[in-house]
Amino acid sequence: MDPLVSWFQSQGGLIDAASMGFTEIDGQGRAAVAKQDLPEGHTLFSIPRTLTLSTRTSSLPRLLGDVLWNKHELGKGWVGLILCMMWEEAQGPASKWSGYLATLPTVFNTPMFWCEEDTEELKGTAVIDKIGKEDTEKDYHGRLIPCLHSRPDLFLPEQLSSCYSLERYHIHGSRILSRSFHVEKLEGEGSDESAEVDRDDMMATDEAPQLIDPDDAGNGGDRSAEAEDSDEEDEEDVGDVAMVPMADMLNARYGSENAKLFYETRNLNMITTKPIKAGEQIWNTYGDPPNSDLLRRYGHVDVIPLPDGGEGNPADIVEIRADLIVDCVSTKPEDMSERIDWWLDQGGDDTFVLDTDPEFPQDCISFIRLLQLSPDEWKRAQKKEKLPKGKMDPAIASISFEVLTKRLAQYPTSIEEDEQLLSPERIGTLSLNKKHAVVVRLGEKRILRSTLDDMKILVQANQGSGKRKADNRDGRGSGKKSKR
Ligand SMILES: C[S@@+](CC[C@H](N)C(=O)[O-])C[C@H]1O[C@@H](n2cnc3c(N)ncnc32)[C@H](O)[C@@H]1O
Repeated sequence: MDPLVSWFQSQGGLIDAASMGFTEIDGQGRAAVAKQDLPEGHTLFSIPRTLTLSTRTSSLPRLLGDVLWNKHELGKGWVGLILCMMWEEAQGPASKWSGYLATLPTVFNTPMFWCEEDTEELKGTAVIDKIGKEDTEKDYHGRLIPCLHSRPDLFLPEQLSSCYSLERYHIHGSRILSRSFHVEKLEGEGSDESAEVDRDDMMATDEAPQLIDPDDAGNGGDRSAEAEDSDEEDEEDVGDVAMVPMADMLNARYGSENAKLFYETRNLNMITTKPIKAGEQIWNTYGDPPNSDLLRRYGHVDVIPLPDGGEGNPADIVEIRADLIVDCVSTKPEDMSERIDWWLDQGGDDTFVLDTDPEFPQDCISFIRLLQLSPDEWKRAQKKEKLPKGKMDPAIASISFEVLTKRLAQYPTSIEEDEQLLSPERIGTLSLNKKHAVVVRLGEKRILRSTLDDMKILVQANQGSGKRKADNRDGRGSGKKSKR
């Protein structure tokens, strides 16, 4: 029998082995598959909350004590959970999770593990600035290592190079990034009174947990230390970040979800949300992120048929940094710093997002307008504390056109070159990393191209009407008589 299934059952997990099983799918790793036709609402497996692995359920935080836990800031980001996973693994069979940890992947296709040459292929995409390898390694050396040395009784010196190495740190971090769930604390859980709480009296929520968003949890890979500090209040409780054995065996694909994890008082239940035919894959959802995020967190991309006849990920987006816009609007970007600070103070973002929606983002228009205000208008806007409206006009359209053109030029290759690379004749010659990088950058570029095409029509229409107006004004016209 599958070692994961037998471990799971030995720890009190329930699985309907007649209705589902696991198989290896080329390019997807292990996948859950229906063994028979399943109706909607069928419970596939049930995980005791006590079997989830988090800083709440591991006994390490208690053994280490609050003083050291706080001194090494282990409650911030994912360092504490990574340490718990390292320590549990170091306990061998004495750890409740040893059977589970032994089945988790050690090799990942995420850009965190790419060589420089492959990473270069992502130039221009939203991935490149978010890999965060340096920040992650800073956390390892600055927080985890000092903690290890402070308790040689817990972190045995002879295990440091095997269980607590930087390589293992990256592996556990990537396991969290691609497999963890957000599991909120139950009322009374983890406190001395927990045993007295009548759990059956508590409201069971049927809200499905999400695979967690590392942007919220901050694994040190996504944010600089400063960004983490400034957003501290918004950060989720890192104790809610949990590894959920068995639930993390389900793959996901855009729009394909047919099963979901539901919170119950004692258990987390994986339940079908649609009928599933025998032989079909059982899919969870990772929240349908764009390919840039899928690649960064999970190491794969979604390529499915698109409404326009092409293929790609319908959730793709392109990020445009505010500084590119400032460069297009002003010849002296430094003169804009007061307006930019005010924009940020008013809750504006430093990055704008284009998606497949043909509408140009209103916040981006508002930002361009702000940069273009005359000194008097700028004073008035500050006094009223009111950002300019996100309404398109000819001047904004031509600036947007320039912004989009410059944004597209940030990718070293053209759309046509990328399409060639993904053509049936060439695709087989690409490495997996290169193929993924091309899919990500092509998806982004297509959004830019289509927005540029729309903007071009707008600019040309305005130039046309501007020219007609000018022609009428100077009375010379084009030399052609207009037909009436
Ligand atoms: C939560 S785990 C799912 C189980 C995983 N396949 C395994 O073998 O353990 C997430 C990982 O599964 C893989 N995966 C999930 N959905 C996929 C898909 N649609 N295409 C390719 N790989 C996928 C990716 O490697 C991802 O990091």
